[in-house]
Amino acid sequence: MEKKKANIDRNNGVIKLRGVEKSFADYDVLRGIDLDLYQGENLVVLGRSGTGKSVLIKLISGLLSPDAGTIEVLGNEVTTITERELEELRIRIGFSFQNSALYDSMTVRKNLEFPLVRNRKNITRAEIDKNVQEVLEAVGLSQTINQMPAELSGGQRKRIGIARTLILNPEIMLYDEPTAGLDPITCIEINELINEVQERYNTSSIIITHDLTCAKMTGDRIAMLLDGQFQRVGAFEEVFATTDPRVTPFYDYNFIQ
Ligand SMILES: Nc1ncnc2c1ncn2[C@@H]1O[C@H](COP(=O)(O)OP(=O)(O)OP(=O)(O)O)[C@@H](O)[C@H]1O
Repeated sequence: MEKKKANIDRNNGVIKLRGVEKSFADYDVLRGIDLDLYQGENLVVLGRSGTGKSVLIKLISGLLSPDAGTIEVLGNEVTTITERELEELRIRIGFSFQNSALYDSMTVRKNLEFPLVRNRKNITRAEIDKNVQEVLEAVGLSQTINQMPAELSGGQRKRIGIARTLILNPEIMLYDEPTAGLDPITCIEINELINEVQERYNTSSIIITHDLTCAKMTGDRIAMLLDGQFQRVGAFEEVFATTDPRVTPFYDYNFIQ
């Protein structure tokens, strides 16, 4: 289950956060975080519930503004660009959210066509069909094209959700708890898919998870949020080579129980 070495360009940062702070009322969630995501890298973000992982994703996608610091995404300073530029930037990012529900009343094909028709104004019917077939093949579910979401398993729905983001050829993928609620075998399949996406589409990804098997299988680097900062960043083994009582329970819970 070791992660295969990826083709990462460490001279090319696709996301760069510096000194980012974010508070709500009197709760300082992020207390000056620095983070780099490099081209081609899978970066796993770990942290307890409520440590600000979702806030981090919202800051990166411009849905929230930081109180301080800079957030550069694909060469754009998210804190200062216009709403229109932000919309264009978001098209270059694939969001795979836990509840990124498919449209229940639409077939798999229609679900996949939806982002294309909305975002690629002059696309032809033939191009749409080709793109749909390509992403379905990439997630290994070509046979489901005419099925309704209700007919799919949880793992298959997750795959179609990922296919729906891939159809716009994102440069960055943001996965929020990709394995939550799935059985262990399906979890492993989703982890493998995340790695296949990295390889095939040359994406750079942030993967938010509590699942250390997911972290180990998909992460080229792990960044652990502790008390509002990334205090442990590195390879899986490095991050957990500690007796820090804020860190060891994660490992023990996942691997020893
Ligand atoms: N819009 C908001 N207004 C007020 N407080 C917020 C808002 N968004 C997040 N918070 C608070 O910020 C903290 C971090 O929330 P966040 O959702 O980022 O946690 P998380 O690390 O993603 O947790 P989980 O693993 O449970 O999803 C929480 O205490 C939450 O209540």
